[in-house]
Amino acid sequence: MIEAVGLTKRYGRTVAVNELSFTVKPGRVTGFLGPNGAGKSTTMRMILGLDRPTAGDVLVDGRHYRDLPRPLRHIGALLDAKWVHPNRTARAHLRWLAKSNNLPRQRVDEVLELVGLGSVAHRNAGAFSLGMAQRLGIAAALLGDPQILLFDEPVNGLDPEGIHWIRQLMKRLAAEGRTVFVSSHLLSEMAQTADELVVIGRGRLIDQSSTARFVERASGTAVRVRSPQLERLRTALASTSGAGVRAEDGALVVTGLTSDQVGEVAAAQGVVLHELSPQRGSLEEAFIRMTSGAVEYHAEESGEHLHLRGARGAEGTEGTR
Ligand SMILES: Nc1ncnc2c1ncn2[C@@H]1O[C@H](COP(=O)(O)OP(=O)(O)OP(=O)(O)O)[C@@H](O)[C@H]1O
Repeated sequence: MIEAVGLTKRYGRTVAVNELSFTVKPGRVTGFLGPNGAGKSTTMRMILGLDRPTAGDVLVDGRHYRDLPRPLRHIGALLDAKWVHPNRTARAHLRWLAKSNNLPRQRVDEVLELVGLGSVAHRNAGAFSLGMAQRLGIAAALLGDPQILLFDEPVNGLDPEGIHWIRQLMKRLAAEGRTVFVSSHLLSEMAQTADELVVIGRGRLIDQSSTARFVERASGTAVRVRSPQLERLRTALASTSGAGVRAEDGALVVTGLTSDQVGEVAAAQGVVLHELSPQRGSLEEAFIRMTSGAVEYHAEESGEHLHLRGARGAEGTEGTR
């Protein structure tokens, strides 16, 4: 379990994370979603004790990361896949990590097999492709067999096979009862992987809920209905309080009512239905709707120039890293 309470991080005048509170529970994949610069990496670094919060707190299984005796046994993380000594072999890199956390040497070969790097374990990690480096980073995260796993943009730069592999791995880890917290800007990816979402924008919490509820709340649901007595149905629906009705391709699209309610209105009027189908918005739509206004920089077409509008008022400049 990860618990953040009022977590805040300022870099000079930049507020990277702003009074963020959320909980990441075991047994499910929790997606950490937000536009570029929203503060996802900063939050993950604070969870791992790599950055000190300016205010607030974040605990891992009720403790600060720095108080965990052998941290890799509690929490494993993939933050930057290229964080390896370039002249070390994959095996040597993992052995060094294992030693620093008092982990058994044989665990190194186990995790190398687990991530599919067994046959290249003797090769220098510096020469690895991005996909191989991601796998090595995941092997390092799994080394201590931790109950909590953090992955920062794990599918970045991966081919479809690699993406599929990581997706299955995360689901398996969650099914084993582990806490899996994964950031991504690939919304469709999250829709397929995450059970729960923590959504942030400009360092602030926008929403924490199940993926399905987030989409439903953010995009709203509509019900498509077809009938040979369309006009009669339209009149009945339009007079139902809270309903919005519009015609579309010989059908009606109803908002503000569930499909059960639409069916009941039709039955009460003795109207025959040929279709009654709930329409669900995509996660992309929901995300854009929920985070609009929280996007740090908007690309805008202006004449022939594409320029960046800084939400903090600084045109075209990005915060100093
Ligand atoms: N070390 C730093 N010094 C100054 N500003 C920083 C530093 N690290 C991050 N920031 C700023 O804090 C904000 C949040 O950055 P962060 O990298 O956490 O966002 P993110 O959600 O991970 O973004 P992305 O998806 O682009 O990686 C940004 O405005 C960034 O420029």
